[in-house]
This record gives sequence, C-alpha cells and structure tokens, in this order.
Amino acid sequence: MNALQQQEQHTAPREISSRAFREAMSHLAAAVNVVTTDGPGGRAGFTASAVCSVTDEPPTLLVCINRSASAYPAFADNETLCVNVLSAAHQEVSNTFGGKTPMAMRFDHAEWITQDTGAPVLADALAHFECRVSQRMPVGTHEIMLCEIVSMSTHDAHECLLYFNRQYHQLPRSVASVG
Ligand SMILES: NC(=O)c1ccc[n+]([C@@H]2O[C@H](COP(=O)([O-])OP(=O)(O)OC[C@H]3O[C@@H](n4cnc5c(N)ncnc54)[C@H](O)[C@@H]3O)[C@@H](O)[C@H]2O)c1
Ligand SMILES: Cc1cc2c(cc1C)N(C[C@H](O)[C@H](O)[C@H](O)COP(=O)(O)O)c1[nH]c(=O)[nH]c(=O)c1N2
Repeated sequence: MNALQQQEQHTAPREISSRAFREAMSHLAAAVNVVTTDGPGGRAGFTASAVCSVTDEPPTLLVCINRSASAYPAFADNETLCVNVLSAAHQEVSNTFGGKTPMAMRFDHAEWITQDTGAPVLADALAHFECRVSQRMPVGTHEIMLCEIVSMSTHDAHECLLYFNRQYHQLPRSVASVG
C-alpha cells in the first residue's frame, strides 16, 4: 500500500466508533483540572481534561461535562464554577474527583477555600479560574459550558500534571535545552 492509499484509509468517510475515537484521543496530551461548583444545586466537582481557552475578550474558558456524571446535576443548577489546574502534586486529587468516590468525600483530602463565587478553590492549584457560566450547549453525551472569568490566580513554583496515553505524566516548568 502506498502513502496516498494509507492516507485515504484514514480519511474515507465511514462510521467512527467511540472506541476508535477514544484510542485516537489517547494520543492527545492534556492538562488535568478539577472543576468545582457550589450553590443551590450543592457542592460538586469532577476531573476534567476537556477544558480550553476560547477568547480573551471577554476572558472565557470552555468546560465539557458528561451529563451522566454524578457531578452534573449540581453544575446544571449552579451559575458559577472554578477550574482548578492541577500540579504534579495533585495526582491523588485527580483520582478522587475522576473515580467513583462519593461527592461528600471528594473534598476531604486537599485544602479548599472559598473566594469570589462560592465555588471551591484548591488552595495550591497551579492556576485557578473562578467563572460565571454564560452559555450552555448540549452536544451528544456532554454539555459544553462557556465560562466567563470572574477572578483567577497562578502559582509558579510547581510542575504541571499531564494526562497522555491513559497515564499521568509530570512536566517541569522549565526543561534544560538540548545541545
Ligand atoms: N472528555 C471526557 O469526558 C473524558 C476525558 C478523559 C477521560 N474521561 C473518562 O475517564 C475514563 C478513562 O479515560 P482514559 O483516557 O484512561 O481512557 P479512554 O480510552 O476511555 O479515553 C481515551 C481518551 O478519549 C477521550 N474520551 C474518553 N471518554 C470520552 C467521552 N465520554 N467523551 C469524549 N471524549 C472521551 C479522552 O480524551 C480520553 O483521554 C474514560 O472512560 C472516561 O469515562 C472522560
Ligand atoms: C484524566 C481524566 C480526565 C477526565 C475525566 C476523568 C479523568 C480521570 N472525566 C471523567 C470524570 O472525572 C468522572 O470520572 C466521570 O464523569 C464519572 O464520574 P462519577 O463517578 O459519575 O462521579 C471527564 N469527564 C467529563 O465529563 N469531562 C472531562 O473533560 C473529563 N476528563
């Protein structure tokens, strides 16, 4: 098979299975975040890699949440949330919020503080973004939440946590240049 035929095999229009999509997505490295909320719908949080910057005018992030997640009803009812960017020290925090841990126990094993919106802020997060949810859009199994930043902070002293190839990795703030 030549290179063109190989390319066509990848681009031919046909049904893409969920399994094949996930396998391809496992090749995308992603930052790891715990997204939290509090308000009339109660306190909740979940681990999220589907977080990205949308626009800086007004400063806006998007967060994708599976509507079948135990955290979803709280996010649906509350108007604010906090994106807590995890450092390399927070792998257990990620496991706690990404597994089947009961919601009431998820906040037990790290220091959480309340600032501007009421959404829990992880005290030593690499960065945090407190947000007001400005728009919501259902897409397949998920809901995209567009989130306008209300306040934020950063900490420079940490290594970051990455998720790649279904495993955690640690990335130092600066890497010695080669050569
Ligand atoms: N965006 C998401 O909803 C998302 C992202 C990562 C992990 N997860 C959850 O964590 C579990 C373990 O993930 P894994 O990376 O070890 O193995 P996996 O094979 O289930 O997923 C591989 C990659 O596919 C993507 N993915 C997984 N489930 C998805 C979904 N429902 N919708 C959209 N994209 C999805 C993510 O990029 C993930 O890293 C998953 O089964 C899923 O329940 C969900
Ligand atoms: C590294 C990593 C990254 C993500 C997740 C997991 C992990 C381990 N999960 C899944 C989410 O955190 C949670 O585990 C599932 O929603 C199931 O949670 P409940 O047991 O229903 O609370 C997840 N879910 C989601 O809706 N959007 C996302 O971006 C992500 N990203």
